[in-house]
Formats: sequence, structure tokens, C-alpha cells
Amino acid sequence: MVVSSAPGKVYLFGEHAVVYGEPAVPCAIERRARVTVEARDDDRIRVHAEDLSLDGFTVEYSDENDDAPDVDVSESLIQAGIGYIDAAVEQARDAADAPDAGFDITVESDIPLGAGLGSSAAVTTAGIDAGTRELGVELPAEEVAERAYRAELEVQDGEASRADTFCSATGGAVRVEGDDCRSIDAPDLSFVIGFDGGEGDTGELVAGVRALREEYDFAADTVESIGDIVRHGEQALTEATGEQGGASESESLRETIAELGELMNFNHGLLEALGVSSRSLDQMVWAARDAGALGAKLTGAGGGGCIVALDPTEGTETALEYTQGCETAFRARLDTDGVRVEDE
Ligand SMILES: Nc1ncnc2c1ncn2[C@@H]1O[C@H](COP(=O)(O)OP(=O)(O)O)[C@@H](O)[C@H]1O
Ligand SMILES: C[C@@](O)(CCOP(=O)(O)O)CC(=O)O
Ligand SMILES: [Mg+2]
Repeated sequence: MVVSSAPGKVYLFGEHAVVYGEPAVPCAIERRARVTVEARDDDRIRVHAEDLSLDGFTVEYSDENDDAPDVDVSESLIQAGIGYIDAAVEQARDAADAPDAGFDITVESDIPLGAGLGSSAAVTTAGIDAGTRELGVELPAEEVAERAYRAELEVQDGEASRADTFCSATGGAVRVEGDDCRSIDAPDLSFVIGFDGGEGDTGELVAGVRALREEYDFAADTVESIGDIVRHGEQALTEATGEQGGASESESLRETIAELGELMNFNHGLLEALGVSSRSLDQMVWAARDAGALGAKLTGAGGGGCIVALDPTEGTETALEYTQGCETAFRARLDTDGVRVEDE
């Protein structure tokens, strides 16, 4: 039996624009999905997912067409529930050259689903890592990332960037532009996350931006401007990392982190213009700013879900807890660990 875990993420900058080749900077956060995999004697897959509904969800199936999953729910719900795990199993079987391997799989996660914190990438990444290890194969994090990207691409009908999966596999702050993925240095950033309890439909939101971009030149310019924000943001991150720990740390580091916040605010404005924010996301963004956050923006696809604010003080978390539209707020540190084995 192997248990692997992988972190969720927030986008400091660049979601949506990354789909069109602009750079993005997601950061892994200390909230994880854990996937336990145990090889079976047959070729069946049994998935138990604790968090898919209040009572969890167990489904057992095999590849044969006449062997439908043994639960009484619609096919689309099953696909929504186990599509990523199914794709992760395929990648693990392929990597280990074991097409008929069967598994008992349990998924547990601290990452809200469909809320912009990359729960799908964390589950897929941890699933591939645990599945391959259970079959005796140890993949480097970069290969887990590449396979998790292919799995997401398949489940999301060709609409996915490498940002979520690379970030979840390697941890820390990363920069993704097309197929160029690298880890970057970042100071110890203090994130506060506000969650409205809802979710957005990533495919629909991406399609909406695509349509706007095709209809209006200024929408295409807006997407490019998000890329410019990311480039400025990267520079500020590099500066902040250099300033951390130096003799004159406090003053210059504070200014550079304030600049990161300002760029996050700008980024949110442009995402709002592209139609992917919502009333509750805007309410949380403004509550965070009013409470003294250095910056706040929606994270991920939008439409509902989470915002991320930069605030080293208690102010934002407390304010969000009393904000209409916010269901829960929590602090999340940058997680420098990516996918890892918890138990073997
Ligand atoms: N704890 C979990 N157990 C099983 N599947 C999960 C879990 N968390 C996420 N998933 C899968 O990921 C999907 C949500 O991913 P997505 O819509 O991309 O949103 P995000 O990645 O922003 O959280 C869920 O529908 C489910 O298929
Ligand atoms: C909108 C997008 O840029 C990010 C989606 O992030 P999430 O799945 O909502 O966490 C799409 C993508 O990059 O695949
Ligand atoms: Mg996702």
C-alpha cells in the first residue's frame, strides 16, 4: 500500500491568460489531497472518495463495457466524480507498463472541490505518484507533472494548462508559459483564502473568455495585459527573495510585497472585466482590501469559489468570516513541498 499527497495552489497571477500562452505564477499551499493505493489480485478499480458528498462515495468497476460502476447515480455524475482518478490510473498503468493492474483507491482531501484551488490537479498528481510506486516505479516529480497534465487534458476535453499540475507536483512558486515550466524563488508569503462555498465551471468560464477574445480586440489586449502583470510580478518576486534575510530587510521587503499586492488587485480587475468574477468573489475581494490586505484577487477559473489575499496580519481572515458571501476563510502558507509519499 502506498499513500501519496500533493498540494493545492493559488494563482498569484495569470489564470485564464495562461491558456493563450501568457505566463502565470501559481503557488502551492499547505492544503493537500491524499491518495491511498493498494494493488489488487484482479484488474478491477475500486475508488472510495470521502469528500465527494457528505457521506462519501464508493464505486467499483473494471474496463469491460458490460461492467458498469455499481452505484445508482447518473453516468455524468460518476464521470465528474472519478474522471481524474480514472485518468490517473491509466497514466500509472502506462508508466509501469502494467495495463491490467487493479487497485483499491481511497481519496481524502483538505482542498475544496472546483473552487480554484486546484483540487483536481492535486488528486491526479497524488494518484499517479501512489499508483506508480505501488507498481514499483518511482517517477521524478517532472514526469508525474507531465502525466498529470495529460490526464487533466483528457478529462477537460483539451482545455488545460500545465500550471496546476506542475505546481502541485513540484510545490513552491512556479512559472508556466506554454510548455515551459520552472520553479521560481519566492519569499514566505502569507495568504488568506476566502471561500464562498460554491464552485465555477472551468470549461464554461474558459469558453467565455475565448469568445470575448475572439469578438473584441480589447478583450485580446486585456489577456495580453494580464501577461504584462505576470512579468512585473515575477520581477517583484525575485526582488523580494533577494531582500529577504538582508540587513535592510524590513523596509524594502515590505515595499516589494506591497507591490505584489497592487499587481494582484490589477489582475483581479482585468479578470473581472473578462467576466469571470462574481458578486461573492468581488464582495470577498473588497472585504479583504478594506481589512488592510496588501492585495486580493479571485484564484483559478472564477465564477465562484475562492479569493486569495496577501495579508500577514489577522485582519483579513477575521473580516472575511463576517463578510456576506464568504462561507469560510483560512490562512494558507506557501508549501515548498510538492507531491510526496506519506506512507509505504
Ligand atoms: N477529494 C476528492 N475526491 C475525489 N475527487 C476529487 C476530489 N477533489 C477533487 N476531485 C475531482 O476534481 C474535480 C474538481 O476539479 P476542477 O473542477 O478542476 O476544480 P479545481 O481543480 O479548481 O478544484 C471534482 O469534480 C472531482 O472529479
Ligand atoms: C482558468 C485556468 O487558467 C485555471 C483554472 O484553475 P482551477 O481548475 O479553477 O483551479 C485554466 C487552466 O489553466 O487550465
Ligand atoms: Mg482543476
